[in-house]
Amino acid sequence: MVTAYDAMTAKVFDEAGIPVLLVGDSAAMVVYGYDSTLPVSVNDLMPLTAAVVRGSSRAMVVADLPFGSYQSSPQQALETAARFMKEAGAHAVKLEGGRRVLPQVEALVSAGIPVMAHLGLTPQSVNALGGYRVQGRGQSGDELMSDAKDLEYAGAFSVVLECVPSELAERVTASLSIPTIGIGAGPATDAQVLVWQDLMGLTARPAKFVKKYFDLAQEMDRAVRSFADEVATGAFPTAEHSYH
Ligand SMILES: Nc1nc(=O)c2c([nH]1)NC[C@@H]1CN(c3ccc(C(=O)N[C@@H](CCC(=O)O)C(=O)O)cc3)CN21
Ligand SMILES: CC(C)C(=O)C(=O)O
Ligand SMILES: [Mg+2]
Repeated sequence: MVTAYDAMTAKVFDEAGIPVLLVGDSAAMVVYGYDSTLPVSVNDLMPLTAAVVRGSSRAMVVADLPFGSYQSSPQQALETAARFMKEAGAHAVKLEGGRRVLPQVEALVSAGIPVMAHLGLTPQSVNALGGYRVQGRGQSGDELMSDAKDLEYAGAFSVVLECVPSELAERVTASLSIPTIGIGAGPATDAQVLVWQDLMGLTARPAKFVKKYFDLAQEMDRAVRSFADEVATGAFPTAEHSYH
């Protein structure tokens, strides 16, 4: 799974055979420039989700439900998820949390909405967690395991495990029949997810779990400087890029 927030990026990943595209609430940070995921709203994410759906044809498009759009009640969760499915064309939704969101998961699943769960470092709770820290060390690992089992029982079709020790992710993966999708959770999960700007090298200070597969920031810097230089010197445009 890879994140996507626009049609052209979604098309590249879809055609490369990435099976699941996540329109993450990480858009708050990588698209909108906030310093956490908390400020982003349903109205901010809806057009990005619609663009990713239009840009892809094979991938499952998962819409991340933003902070405050599902926690109040199962009814609120259903209203929000229905908007992402009806107005943006999402195929599934993702929400953060364990036991405290089980009623929401059950309501969505009952309504025919596939639900991806998210445990471990749940960034919408960064203020309660005290920062972006590894979760599930020691006894809280057993709580995470029981949350994962409860989410599976409630009908979630998969679960993201973010920033947890590899050994815990391996135990959870072995204990569930639904797939686990890791980010900073080691090699034993069934799948992996990264934010695309992280794996492409656009993010200034990526987390330890990020592997940089490209240096997009450097390549873009080089290209835009060439454009500016050629405009300044008159080397661009020539007849080749002009109409007569
Ligand atoms: N660009 C981007 N990539 C992401 O993966 C991502 C976002 N944004 N925004 C939403 C959340 C926030 N995420 C984060 C942000 C920071 C760390 C981080 O700095 N982690 C520490 C771990 C410290 C410890 O050992 O406990 C690190 O140094 O990697 C982790 C996940 C993951 N998500
Ligand atoms: C990093 C993934 C799992 C996410 O929730 C997001 O991009 O918002
Ligand atoms: Mg998210």
